[in-house]
Amino acid sequence: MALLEVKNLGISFGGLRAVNEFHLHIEKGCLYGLIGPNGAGKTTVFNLLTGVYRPNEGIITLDGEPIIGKKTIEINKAGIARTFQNIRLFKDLTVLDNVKAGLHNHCKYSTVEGILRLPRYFKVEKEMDEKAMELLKVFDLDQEARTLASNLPYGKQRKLEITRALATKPKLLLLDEPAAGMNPNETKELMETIRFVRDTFDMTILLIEHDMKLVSGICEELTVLNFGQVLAEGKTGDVLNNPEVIKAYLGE
Ligand SMILES: Nc1ncnc2c1ncn2[C@@H]1O[C@H](COP(=O)(O)OP(=O)(O)OP(=O)(O)O)[C@@H](O)[C@H]1O
Repeated sequence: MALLEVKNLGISFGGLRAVNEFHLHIEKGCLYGLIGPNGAGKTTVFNLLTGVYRPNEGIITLDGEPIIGKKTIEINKAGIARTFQNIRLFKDLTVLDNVKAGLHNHCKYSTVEGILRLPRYFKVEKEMDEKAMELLKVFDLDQEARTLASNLPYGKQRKLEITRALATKPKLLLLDEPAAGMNPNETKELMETIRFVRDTFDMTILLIEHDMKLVSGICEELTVLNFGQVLAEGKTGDVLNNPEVIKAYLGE
């Protein structure tokens, strides 16, 4: 069974049909790419998958469970986490607290226990500190745990955003243009990080990206979106050699 199954998804904004008859089938553990020209509807697809937008029609199931109609927070709890095109960290919080914010989705003390600072609050907070530090160590960010997120270099901010998303324990990780604004060295390191995340956490990853080196280097399968519709899909090599794809996108 596919981890993510999307059928006949569509949404209009006024007269603009942003996504039309869109489908996607992603197996567990796959590193999958969603590519297409500017304005093709890629981020809109992410917003539909994460409950930011409600589609006009279509079906989305995660691990067999329908998720349309759920709130963003519920979809995150069901197992979808994302990062953003423009990094959205809590810039005035420390690196550690950013990761703890991700862990809070599975927080095991009540609001009352938190406000009254009951013993359970301290116990759970300590556990979260330890878990966050473990994750930061995996990503070689533990030395910067007390640094403000805004003071990290750009490449590490991207890494921290991925770490925070993983803290929510997703089944599916969505990365929206992770290489945007990166220099070639940072992009190379990012590719290793993405592969590492997939292998270490047995993660399924769907990423939007314009950097074709990254796409051809790490994605096993691709869907090409054009004017909100699927133009091509399949194994990365086949899709990138498809004449229609070259004409509509790569040949630009
Ligand atoms: N909330 C909205 N209201 C109106 N139009 C929207 C909204 N969100 C997206 N659109 C429009 O839908 C279309 C698809 O936009 P989207 O951001 O999904 O494209 P994209 O493929 O992610 O582009 P890019 O590669 O430039 O990020 C665009 O024409 C955009 O202006």
